[in-house]
Amino acid sequence: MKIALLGYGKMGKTIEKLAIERGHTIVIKADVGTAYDITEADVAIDFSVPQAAFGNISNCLNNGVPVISGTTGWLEDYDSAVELCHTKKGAFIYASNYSLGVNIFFELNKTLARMMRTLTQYKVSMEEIHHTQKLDAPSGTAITLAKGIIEESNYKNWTLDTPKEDEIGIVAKRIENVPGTHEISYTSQVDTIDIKHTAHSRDGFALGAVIAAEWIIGKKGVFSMKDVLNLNDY
Ligand SMILES: NC(=O)C1=CN([C@@H]2O[C@H](COP(=O)(O)OP(=O)(O)OC[C@H]3O[C@@H](n4cnc5c(N)ncnc54)[C@H](OP(=O)(O)O)[C@@H]3O)[C@@H](O)[C@H]2O)C=CC1
Ligand SMILES: O=C(O)C1=N[C@H](C(=O)O)C[C@H](O)C1
Repeated sequence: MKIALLGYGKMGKTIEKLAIERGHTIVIKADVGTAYDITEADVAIDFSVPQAAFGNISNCLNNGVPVISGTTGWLEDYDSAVELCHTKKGAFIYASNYSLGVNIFFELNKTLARMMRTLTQYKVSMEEIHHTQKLDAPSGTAITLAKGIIEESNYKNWTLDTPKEDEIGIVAKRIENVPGTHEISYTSQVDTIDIKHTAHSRDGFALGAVIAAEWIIGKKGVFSMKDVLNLNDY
C-alpha cells in the first residue's frame, strides 16, 4: 500500500516506522508548505495540526483518496468533512485515539457511566496528562470520553473550569515526555472509583492508524475505530 503521511512530526515518523515494518511504502511526507500530488497515494494518514487537518482531509476526498485522520482540535469542521465524504463517495475515518487500549477504554467508560447514572452521591471528574508540545486542551481523547459519559448519564457538558452540577470537570496537565494518560474518577464522601489508561509510547496510536488505513482500502463511507476494531457488539 502506498501511504501519504500528512504531518511528518512525532506521529508521522512513528507511523512511517510501523508502516514500513508491515510492508507498506511511504510515498509522501508532508509538513507545512510541502508540495505533493495526493493521487500518488492509495491512502492518506493525517496527523498534522488543528488548522491544517480539514484542508488535508478535503484535498484527499476531492481527489478520491481514502483518508485516516488522527489530528485533534479541528472538530468544528467534522460535519463538513462527513458531508464532503458523502458527496464525493469517498472514505474517511477520524478517531481522537487510534490505540486498541483506548478504544476498549472508551467502551469501559460508557459502561461505567451507565452503572453510575442514578448514583447521584458520586461526582465524576477527569484528568488528562500529555507532553508539553501538545497544542490543544483538553485532548481529543478526553473530549470523546466526556461525550461517552454525557451519552450515558445526566451530565450535559464538559468544562476546563470549575464544573457546575451537570458538568464534567476536566483537568489538563502538560508534563515533559508523557505520551498520553487519561483517568476518570467517580468520587463520593466515602470512596472513589478510578479507571485509567496510560500510553507507554506512541506505538499504539501509530499501529491503530496503520491498521485503519489497511482496513479502509476498497470501502466507501464514514467509519470509526469501532468499525475497524469490530467493537460494535459491546
Ligand atoms: N488520534 C490519535 O490516536 C492521536 C492523535 N494525535 C494528534 O495528532 C496530531 C499530531 O501530533 P504530533 O505528531 O505529536 O505533532 P507534531 O507537532 O510532532 O507534528 C505535527 C506535524 O504537522 C505538520 N504540519 C503543520 N502544518 C501542516 C500542513 N498544512 N500539512 C501537513 N502537515 C503539517 C508540522 O510541521 P511543521 O513542524 O513544519 O509545522 C508537524 O511536523 C495532534 O493533533 C495530536 O493531538 C497524536 C497522537 C495520537
Ligand atoms: O497530542 C498527543 O500526543 C495525543 N493526542 C491525542 C489526543 O488529543 O487525545 C491522542 C493521544 O492522547 C496523544
